[in-house]
Parts: sequence; C-alpha cells; structure tokens
Amino acid sequence: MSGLQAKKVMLLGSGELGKEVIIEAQRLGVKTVAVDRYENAPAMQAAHASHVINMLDGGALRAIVEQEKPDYIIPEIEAIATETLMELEKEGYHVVPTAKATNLTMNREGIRRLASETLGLPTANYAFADTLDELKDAVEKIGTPCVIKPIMSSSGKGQSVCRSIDDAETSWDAAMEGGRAKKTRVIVEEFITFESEITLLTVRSVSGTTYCAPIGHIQQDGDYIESWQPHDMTEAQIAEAEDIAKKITDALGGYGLFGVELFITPNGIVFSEVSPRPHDTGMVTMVTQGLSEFAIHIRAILGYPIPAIRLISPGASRTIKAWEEHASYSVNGIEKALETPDTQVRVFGKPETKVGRRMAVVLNAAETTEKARQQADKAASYIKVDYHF
Ligand SMILES: Nc1ncnc2c1ncn2[C@@H]1O[C@H](COP(=O)(O)OP(=O)(O)OP(=O)(O)O)[C@@H](O)[C@H]1O
Ligand SMILES: NCC(=O)N[C@@H]1O[C@H](COP(=O)([O-])[O-])[C@@H](O)[C@H]1O
Ligand SMILES: [Mg+2]
Repeated sequence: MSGLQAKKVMLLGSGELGKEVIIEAQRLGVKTVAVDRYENAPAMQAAHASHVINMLDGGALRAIVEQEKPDYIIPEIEAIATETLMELEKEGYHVVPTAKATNLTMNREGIRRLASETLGLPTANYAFADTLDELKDAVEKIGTPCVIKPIMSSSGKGQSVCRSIDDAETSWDAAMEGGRAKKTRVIVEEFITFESEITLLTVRSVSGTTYCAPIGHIQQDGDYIESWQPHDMTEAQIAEAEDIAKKITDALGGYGLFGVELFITPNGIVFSEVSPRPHDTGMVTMVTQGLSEFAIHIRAILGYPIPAIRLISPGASRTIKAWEEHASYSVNGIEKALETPDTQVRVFGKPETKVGRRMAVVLNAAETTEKARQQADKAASYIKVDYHF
C-alpha cells in the first residue's frame, strides 16, 4: 500500500459492520484506519492501521484525527463525541454522511424531535426523563405498555418494556446499566403494536436518492435475530415508506447509506429511527444484492455513481450470539451449517464473548424469502459458540 497515493478513511467504531466497510473500501484502493474502544476489534483485523481510544472523549478523538488526517471520517457506532465531529467538520474534515446527521442520530432525542416536531413524520408518542421521578411522570403521560430506552444506546442495550407503573424503577435501572454513555436521560415511547417492522436502506449519492428492497426483521430484547429481503409489502406501503425515508434522509444530508427503521401498522407506516450508516439487519444484502449495503456506503461516500441496485435473490440472515462472558471461545459447527445450499457464514472475530453479544451471522439465498429463512435457521442451528475455560 505504501507507494499508492490514495484517499484515506477513518472508521470510528470497528465492529462487524465496519469490517465489511473496510473490505469494500480496500477493494476500491482506499487506505483504511480503524478506531474503537478495544483492541483487535473486527474491522481492525482487516484495516491498514488501527487505534484504540475512548471515542466519547472529544480530546482523544481530535488527537487521532489530527494525527491521521483522513479524507473521510466514517462513524460506525452510536457512542462517539459528536460535538467534536461537528467542530472537525467546520475545520474542513469530511464527516460521513454529515456531522449533523451523526450528532442528531447519536441521541434518540435529536432524531425523534427532528422526525416528529420538525418534519411531522408519524412516530410513537414520546416523553423524556432525567430522574426516576420524571420517568414515573412520563410513564403516566404516555401510558402502559411503553418502551423505555437510554437516549444513547444501540442493539437494544438498556431497553425494556414497562407494563405498569410498578415496572418504572426496574426499567430505570436497566437503562442506567445499558446506556453507552454515562448520560442518565431516557426516552419513554408509546408501545406500537405493529404487523411487521422493516429497514428501508436508503442511499444518497451523486446518482440521487435510491432505495433497496425492504428488509423485514425480527427483534428479541431490542436486538435483531433474523432479517430477510424482500419483505412483502403493497406498492402503496412501499411508496409511503420511501416518502418517509426521503424526508428524513434529506434532512440529514450528505452522501452514504442510511437504515431507515419503520413499523408497519394497520393505520400506516410509523417512523422509528434511522442509522446514517449500514444497518445490522442489512447484512442480508451480502447474499441478496449485487452491491451489498457496505459496498454501496463506500461508493456513495467516495462520490462514485450508483446507477442501479440489483436484488439478485431473496435471502435471509440469522444471528449467532454468545450467552456467557469469556475471553477464550470458538465458533463451531460451520462445516455442518455449510451443507445447506447457498449458505454463507461471517464470523466477526470479536476478541471475547459477552452475554447476548453477536459473534457471527448466517446468510442464505433461496427462491423465496420463506425458504431462505428456513434454511438460514437450519444452518444457524448447527453453529455453536463454545467457551474455553
Ligand atoms: N415504541 C416501540 N413500540 C414497539 N416496539 C418497539 C418500540 N421501540 C422499539 N421497539 C422494538 O425494539 C427494537 C429495538 O428498538 P430500537 O431500534 O429503538 O433500539 P436500538 O437500541 O436503537 O436498536 P438498533 O441499534 O439495533 O437499531 C425495535 O426494532 C422494535 O422491535
Ligand atoms: N445495532 C447496531 C449494530 O449492530 N452495530 C454493530 O455492532 C458493533 C458493536 O458490537 P459489540 O457491542 O458486540 O462490540 C458495532 O461496532 C457495529 O458494527
Ligand atoms: Mg433500531
């Protein structure tokens, strides 16, 4: 790489999603630097260079950016000092898709107020609370059941369903435990009884705004366990979903791929949240699309055209999680899993397991999403995380 004069990207957050972004960037001859809060993170294992810093520490973040001078800063996780990204953007650094998008989406309050109060998009009713007493008032106001989440968290961490006012304290404690940043504020959301939920991958690039086929998914404890593409929707539902996605992504701006999370209800489509970056449920695109969500993200960022996104086959993904905390583990059963036709496995290579941590994903392509879901499920059933004592 040393002689090649190339653009340099810096990834802030180096998990399984970032690892694929790094691989796609390298395929286009881009230099890659991976940053995260711990050593040997998945994307670091693929990047040209890496750094371990506390990304919530603005000073540490600035120091590493000034040292590496990347052409593009690509946030990958929901725990970054985004105020520093706003300053760096003003100083001329390019934050993907924009520092404003990162700042607003890093915090559930920012994106929710933008979607509901500024853009008038349909969302669950919501309220915010900074103390247990305020939380009890918010639960009274929103009604039960309701969903309580730290304002800065992801993959369902610290999230709980509050079924009666008596649950408020347990939910408060869960949110304080699970938030990514040491902020105590929580959001209380009306519980939406949806028929299904989707991620609409939306791309803003030099070629305009385009959408991938909708991805259906199932979540357990606020974290995804299964996704498939395409999700069955009427033309009218797709048009409604794309309209919401266009409004929210236009408001965030910049070039890149966004994961717009939507609930499908009998009364219409409800906006939930948006990631200004590839989405975990979108890992399925590694077997369904000609360009995966990761390839699309990097192409869009670099200003390259994305004239078409082709769905090549229906497909499904199934996550493999660890259920114990260990510094030494192995992922077994891959040989048996791969006996199922059109199956692929991605082992992320995280250095240690944690309770509920996603360690790998199984992908399957088939003639129908139903068959792909069944096959992904079957293949995944053979894969086990074993712990070494
Ligand atoms: N208001 C709600 N009503 C009903 N279900 C909800 C509500 N909010 C969240 N959920 C359920 O919990 C899941 C996770 O919620 P949300 O996306 O807000 O959390 P997250 O921590 O940001 O997760 P991720 O980072 O994986 O997107 C949703 O996909 C949905 O299944
Ligand atoms: N829903 C967001 C999401 O899936 N993000 C992905 O999980 C990683 C963190 O995993 P970890 O908590 O196991 O380190 C992040 O770095 C990102 O790749
Ligand atoms: Mg979500």
